[in-house]
Amino acid sequence: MPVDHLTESDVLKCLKWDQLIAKMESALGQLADRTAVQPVKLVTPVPGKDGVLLTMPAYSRTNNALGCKIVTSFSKNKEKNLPSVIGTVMLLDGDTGQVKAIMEGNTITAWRTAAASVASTIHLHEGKKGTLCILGAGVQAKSHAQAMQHAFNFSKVKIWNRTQSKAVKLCQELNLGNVMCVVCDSAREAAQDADVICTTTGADKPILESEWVKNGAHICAVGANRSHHSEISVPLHRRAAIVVDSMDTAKEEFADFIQQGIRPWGEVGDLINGRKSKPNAEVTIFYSLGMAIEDVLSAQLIYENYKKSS
Ligand SMILES: NC(=O)c1ccc[n+]([C@@H]2O[C@H](COP(=O)([O-])OP(=O)(O)OC[C@H]3O[C@@H](n4cnc5c(N)ncnc54)[C@H](O)[C@@H]3O)[C@@H](O)[C@H]2O)c1
Ligand SMILES: O=C(O)[C@@H]1CCCCN1
Repeated sequence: MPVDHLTESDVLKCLKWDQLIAKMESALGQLADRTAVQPVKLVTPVPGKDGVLLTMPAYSRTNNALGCKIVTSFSKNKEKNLPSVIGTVMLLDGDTGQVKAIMEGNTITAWRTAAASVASTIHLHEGKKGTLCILGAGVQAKSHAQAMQHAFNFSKVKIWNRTQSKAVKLCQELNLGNVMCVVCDSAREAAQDADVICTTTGADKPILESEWVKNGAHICAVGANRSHHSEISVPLHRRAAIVVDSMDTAKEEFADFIQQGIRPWGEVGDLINGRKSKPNAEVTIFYSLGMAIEDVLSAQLIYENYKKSS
């Protein structure tokens, strides 16, 4: 069986936000109804390099989609002008296990994570989508701003980043037209009054405090610093209903918080599947731990679009 190799540009041509957001809703729903087969990701630390290798396999019974992402996260890569998260996705034949395609995975990771955050926002955030806050100005910050604007068309986007010049550059790149894009001097200024907040940094200490977040806000917590998630303060965790992509993964990757008595409310897929209704809380947090089934269903979608166009 010939193996197709899809470059970044091939992948980009085959991605459309509406299709991908619907696919991520399906992926999260399949996790919740346990039709997706997804072992918790295997974490291989790379000692002394501040790096980690993640192996992420999954199978969708619903879509007969089988695959695996291999992704690394090396926090010092920026010094070498390289992305900090580098991935490759392998799509396999669900009937035979043969390799169908190998795809550039950085773009898939950027897009599918943002699409999953949008899916969480559809199901967890009611009311007006006036102001979007993005904390961070890297790859995930950009894809989140793009996906959120595509889905909800916020009237104002506020961005804060540790290095302000990168936030300025991101505002320019987003090219939001009539929408106001404001670069903020502090995370506090960016978060105050925001309806939806996306935390997309590699911070190893909290960058978002409870007092800055208004009632009714929804937070998409995306940044994962190797083995732990630390962008959000403990009081904010305690105030919010924490909704995860996978409880099985949360037991491993959210363990530090669970030990402190902070328990996830449940999986966003149960809302998508209509098995539960929205939690009653001042603030909701979607904790995006990052799911292999998201990568595999994205890869299948991309491959179908690729085959149609070639
Ligand atoms: N949940 C998921 O599925 C998922 C998927 C991909 C990446 N991630 C995580 O999202 C985060 C961002 O990934 P990316 O690809 O956009 O990386 P990136 O390197 O492109 O961007 C990182 C951003 O974090 C900021 N930052 C780094 N350290 C910081 C600190 N100590 N305090 C404040 N800001 C800091 C940088 O200024 C930059 O804006 C990482 O933690 C990554 O592991 C999560
Ligand atoms: O789900 C993912 O793809 C990411 C990769 C980087 C670290 C966090 N999880």
